[in-house]
Amino acid sequence: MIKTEIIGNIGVLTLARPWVHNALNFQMFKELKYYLEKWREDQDVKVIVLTGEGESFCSGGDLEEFSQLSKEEIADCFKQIKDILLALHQYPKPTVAALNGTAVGGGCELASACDFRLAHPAVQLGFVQIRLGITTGWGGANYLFKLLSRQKALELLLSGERISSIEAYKLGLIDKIFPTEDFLRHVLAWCRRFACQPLDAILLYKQTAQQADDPRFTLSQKITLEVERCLKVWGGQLGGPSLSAVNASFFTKKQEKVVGRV
Ligand SMILES: CC[C@H](C(=O)O)C(=O)SCCNC(=O)CCNC(=O)[C@H](O)C(C)(C)COP(=O)(O)OP(=O)(O)OC[C@H]1O[C@@H](n2cnc3c(N)ncnc32)[C@H](O)[C@@H]1OP(=O)(O)O
Repeated sequence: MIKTEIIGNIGVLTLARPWVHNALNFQMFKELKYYLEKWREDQDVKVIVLTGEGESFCSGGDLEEFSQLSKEEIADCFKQIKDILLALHQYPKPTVAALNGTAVGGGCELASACDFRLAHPAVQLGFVQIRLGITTGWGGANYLFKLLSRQKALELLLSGERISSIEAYKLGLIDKIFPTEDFLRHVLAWCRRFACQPLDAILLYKQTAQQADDPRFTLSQKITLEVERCLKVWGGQLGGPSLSAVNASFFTKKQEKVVGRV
């Protein structure tokens, strides 16, 4: 129910239950967890893309399946799902929700847990939970409050209204709008700008990003750690290019330019 593919260092996870608009059942969460863990250490995967098959990105939790669970089972299920979304939010590699179509309910929670959200003009988004008499059950409101101002996030959550991707872009919820035609091709080209970079540097920037909003560190401590990270890659401690290799590459390029000028 989750299809996977690695395309040029980009791991693509496709929610594949299009007959129910990719409603997430428990089996899909298990698969999502499995692949996120598998790709965490995979040197070939530098960026993760989450997308959906068919006309929707995701219609949220599978209401059919969830309605058959007892209150205790639902509590256990939601606990496991919120842990998976948190792991996605804290993932060491960049994560991208490629909204190929409608995202509602838990579908918006899933997208909000990612680093980036890309969409096309026909996409609709809605934190519709309140219209079912419930609230976000997987941590999605907290991710939304990190992305939008308090009042804009509250407006979306309290109204349960669906908005277009263009409106969501204006709010800052969507980072980029691509044409509907060949949407995934545009997404992959956008992601390739990150995926072509050295993995060590990608991982270190993600660490710096995670730390940026961690209140346990002062700004001065965060900056010290940022500089230490740079020195690690500079010295080649992570298996990246060493100081001399960085210099060599710089001077080789410089020399090539000079030769080219003659
Ligand atoms: C569970 C908690 C969780 C959380 O956030 O914590 C949530 O996600 S709550 C929110 C749950 N999601 C919804 O309320 C969305 C429900 N679906 C829709 O609004 C629409 O289906 C939509 C907009 C996605 C597509 O509308 P459209 O008219 O194009 O299609 P249909 O409504 O006819 O749907 C076709 C088919 O899919 C089944 N379906 C859709 N969504 C779900 C779902 N979330 N769970 C289970 N099944 C779903 C729908 O019942 C139809 O089935 P069929 O047997 O063909 O009648």
